[in-house]
Amino acid sequence: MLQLNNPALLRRQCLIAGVWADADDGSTMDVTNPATGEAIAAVPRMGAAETRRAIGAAKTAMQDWQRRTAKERAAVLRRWYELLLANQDDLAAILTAEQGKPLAEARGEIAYGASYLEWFAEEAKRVYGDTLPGHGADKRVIVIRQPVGVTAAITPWNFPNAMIARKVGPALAAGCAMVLKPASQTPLSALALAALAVDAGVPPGLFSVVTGSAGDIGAELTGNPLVAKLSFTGSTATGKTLLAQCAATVKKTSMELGGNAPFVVFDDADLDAAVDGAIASKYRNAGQTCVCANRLYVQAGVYDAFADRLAAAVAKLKVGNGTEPGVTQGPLIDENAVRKVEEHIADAIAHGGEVVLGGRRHALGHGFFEPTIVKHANARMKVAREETFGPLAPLFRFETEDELIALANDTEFGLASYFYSRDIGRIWRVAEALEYGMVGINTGLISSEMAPFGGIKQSGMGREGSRYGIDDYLELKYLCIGGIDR
Ligand SMILES: NC(=O)C1=CN([C@@H]2O[C@H](COP(=O)(O)OP(=O)(O)OC[C@H]3O[C@@H](n4cnc5c(N)ncnc54)[C@H](OP(=O)(O)O)[C@@H]3O)[C@@H](O)[C@H]2O)C=CC1
Ligand SMILES: O=C(O)[C@H](O)CS(=O)(=O)O
Repeated sequence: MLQLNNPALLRRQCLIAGVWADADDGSTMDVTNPATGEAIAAVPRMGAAETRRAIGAAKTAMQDWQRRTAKERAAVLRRWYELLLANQDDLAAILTAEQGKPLAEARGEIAYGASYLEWFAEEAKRVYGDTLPGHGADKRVIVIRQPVGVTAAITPWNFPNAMIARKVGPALAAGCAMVLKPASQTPLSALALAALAVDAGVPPGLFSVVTGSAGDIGAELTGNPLVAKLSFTGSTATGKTLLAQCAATVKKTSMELGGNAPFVVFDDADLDAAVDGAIASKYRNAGQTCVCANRLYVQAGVYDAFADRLAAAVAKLKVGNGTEPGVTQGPLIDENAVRKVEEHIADAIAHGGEVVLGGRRHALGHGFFEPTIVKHANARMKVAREETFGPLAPLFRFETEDELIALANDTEFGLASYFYSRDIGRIWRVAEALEYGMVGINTGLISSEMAPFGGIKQSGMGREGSRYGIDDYLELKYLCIGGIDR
């Protein structure tokens, strides 16, 4: 049983149009702990009708919200930020219970999510327009930026707090409303976030959370003409489905999709720093992040040395229930996730790979899996083409810089990439040649509310965070004032 300082944060109803509600038909769905399989709570199984009401309430609430001054909107976001930090322990406990990550990582995620509310409370006050030279003596041209309208968000289970804050923060800062469908495996973090939104003074109806049938809720969010924009984080396959569904009403979309990050160690790298970066990038959240190193390319001259040092570091990772002190690897989210890792390992072995560490389900059972390293990885393996989304580090060997660039870019994904080198010429050549939205150079951790997070190719479109992140929630309007000469 969850022990919370503020039990009111464990919500079993959805926030719809400012009211905590059950599903219209009373149906519910269980939320289970991936470390133990135990049911934590049940939440409403809602559908199109409840979603439609939330959208209508959002449209109404936005009329007043967008007329408030930027400073007034900023004050509410700032208060929400402060409440997340004041309730960090409880929010982390809820997150670890439903998602599995170690408490230290969960606390870090709460701080990370809160930082987006803080950042966009500030950005709300910096939505500037333009005055442009008129195209005639009697003309004056002004560009203003206005909120895009009612927005929808669909978010994943791997960061059930931060991926929501990263969307609702800029949306409300810009003057928009938002209707959110969180992942069914981790809805409790979203509902706790909504409870604190109410306490922070987010007006009724401006932010609704609808849990339940992805297909029915998603169809309403993508098909309802009152929704101007959809922001999605999740798999590329689902992103394509949602993009297609948004086409009928030409909704604006922001897509943060799958990845296949190369992590490159050149022979001039600081190997200890590269090992630290590989651990941070590969094994954070048990490898369940879209920016995890998915392919590790090591130049031939340092391949064995890096492999040995990485194995020594990975051997120190502690697998266990995220609530236990010292645990650094929680369970994978579900059986499908475990099977995907097993499939990638079996395929790697079948194509000449050698498991030098781990390689099996952990003795703890449930979703637990041994942190794994495979040597002699090659382009014929599934790990070269597919996102593993688990604690598997396949080590590929390469000889030259040109060969590496071709290998690293040989994917339909383009989200994150990483490389370690201390040669300034190589750093510029490789950073410019990599076809990714983000490049970590001598670091394995790149995510920050202050930087533009996002990808290219089939990793998505749009940026979240930084001064660019609010643009996705604004429209430019051009005012042409004539008659100035009369
Ligand atoms: N880029 C990223 O950050 C992430 C990438 N992934 C990748 O996706 C793979 C599968 O993970 P998974 O959780 O299944 O990711 P999905 O993309 O299936 O789920 C992400 C979100 O989309 C919702 N969703 C799924 N299908 C639909 C639909 N037809 N209409 C509306 N909403 C929908 C889900 O709802 P519900 O939970 O109710 O199914 C969830 O809220 C992972 O193994 C990983 O490769 C996954 C998560 C995050
Ligand atoms: O979707 C994800 O996996 C997150 O965006 C990763 S991060 O922002 O926490 O790096």
